[in-house]
Amino acid sequence: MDNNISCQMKVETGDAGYVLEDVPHLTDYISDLPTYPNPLRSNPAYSVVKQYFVDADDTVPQKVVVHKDGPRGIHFRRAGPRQRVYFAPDEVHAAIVTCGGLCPGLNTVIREIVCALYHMYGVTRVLGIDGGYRGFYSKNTITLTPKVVNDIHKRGGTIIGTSRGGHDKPKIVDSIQDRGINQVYIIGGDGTQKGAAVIYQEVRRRGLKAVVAGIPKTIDNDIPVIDKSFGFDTAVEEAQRAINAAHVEAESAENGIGLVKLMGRYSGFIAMYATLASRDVDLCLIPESPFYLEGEGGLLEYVEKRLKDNGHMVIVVAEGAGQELLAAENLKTSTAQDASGNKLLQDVGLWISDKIKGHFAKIPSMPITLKYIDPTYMIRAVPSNASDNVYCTLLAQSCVHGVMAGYTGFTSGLVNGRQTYIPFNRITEKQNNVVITDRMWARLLSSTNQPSFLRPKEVIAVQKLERETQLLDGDSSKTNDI
Ligand SMILES: Nc1ncnc2c1ncn2[C@@H]1O[C@H](COP(=O)(O)OP(=O)(O)O)[C@@H](O)[C@H]1O
Ligand SMILES: O=P(O)(O)OC[C@H]1O[C@](O)(COP(=O)(O)O)[C@@H](O)[C@@H]1O
Ligand SMILES: [Mg+2]
Repeated sequence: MDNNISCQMKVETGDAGYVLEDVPHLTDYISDLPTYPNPLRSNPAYSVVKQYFVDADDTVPQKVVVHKDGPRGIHFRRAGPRQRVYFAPDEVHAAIVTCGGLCPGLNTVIREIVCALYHMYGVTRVLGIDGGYRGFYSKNTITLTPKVVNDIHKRGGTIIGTSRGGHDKPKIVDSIQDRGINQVYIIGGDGTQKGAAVIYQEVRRRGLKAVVAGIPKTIDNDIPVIDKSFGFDTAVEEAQRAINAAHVEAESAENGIGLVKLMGRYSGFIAMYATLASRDVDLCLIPESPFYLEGEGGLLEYVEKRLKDNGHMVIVVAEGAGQELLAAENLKTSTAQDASGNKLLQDVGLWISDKIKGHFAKIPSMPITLKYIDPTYMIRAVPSNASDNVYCTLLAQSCVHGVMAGYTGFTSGLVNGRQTYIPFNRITEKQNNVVITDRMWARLLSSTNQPSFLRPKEVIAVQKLERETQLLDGDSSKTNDI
């Protein structure tokens, strides 16, 4: 057993600039592990499928847009069942935990992990950890069987509970070790995946035959590398209801303004996609795109112009937009945090409402009616829609296949439409943000007709920063640059 861990990335290179960013495997630190034929070989549902097992050398490119003479670039290991597995069914003791904020589809992922373990691999011991990371050491576990999880995909939330904070590495790994858990499925966002990486390192340091795998959950779509996160489509769809209501209210009043605040702490994807989908939105504000209120080219001037032209308007604002303006106005930066250390934001929706009302109060010839709609929690508390349900199923099954095959320290994720295993480091090293110099944001600007609020000098600075970031990681975020 090699207790001298290297948490370096496992990187392999090949011809024409091919790079495989591989994931760790149990055999990297435990030698002479027995293997078993994959039970799926004799499962009638799969034995008829040609090439059901994934070739050990199959990998998926991170970038699909390449130049003729450019390098092949970074690849990830393709997910799927392997011919041989590293766990006998009766040896497996699996645990599932959900952490961080809610997201549509959490219950579907839980359901499908349980069903894949039971029905594909003959596993019969699966535990739910109650209430996030702290549940490992402060609560009783919940027994999960296909019967218990049968209908849960029709409900929002997570049946095993979630929480922020409470990540105590020694206590969590002691609990894993004491309970004899040897497969840990961790469903959560950027914070959760950082916590999972720490657990994986400690499990490995102790030399335990226990696999740690993540499934990325984020309603904000702020996790890098993956195409998009589960529940995102559902959230965008649900946001349409709020935007429709705002539009109806605005249209029915003289100088009516409908203002909708959507989630998005640092990444404005929900606001951007909800705006693009709706076509009723005249102004979309996201954290990545700075704006200003007063003066020529400012937000208030645009609102005034829009009302004069159209008689009504709809504004969508992501909760993290304009936080620097609010901080500057309060003459202090708020240091308040939630239990996980995420900054608590000030209510940008209320702030913009006040600013707009204050502005038009000074123009008696233009009385306005402003309705502020805050559907924040409604868009994430709903069950996942049909396409997210399918996506959750694939993510969960892929994760189970990887775990049974002995891979560890990975997050299961969709890259260019293919299921892959991505090393934790790649998932946690940076955040996925809307790139405001990419085509998607340009499409939004042309759909709403809003000004970009960037002065030419700022455009050049943003472009330079984004070029440097892309050169560093060789990636252009896919949700931006379709
Ligand atoms: N850097 C970190 N190291 C270890 N654990 C972390 C880290 N950041 C967050 N966590 C833990 O991950 C869990 C979820 O994090 P949070 O930021 O609330 O949600 P999300 O995972 O959805 O981003 C919390 O229990 C938190 O304590
Ligand atoms: O009120 P809560 O539960 O802390 O959640 C609010 C936050 O959750 C989020 O949806 C993101 O949550 P995660 O980081 O857990 O995915 C943000 O958009 C929002 O600021
Ligand atoms: Mg987060």
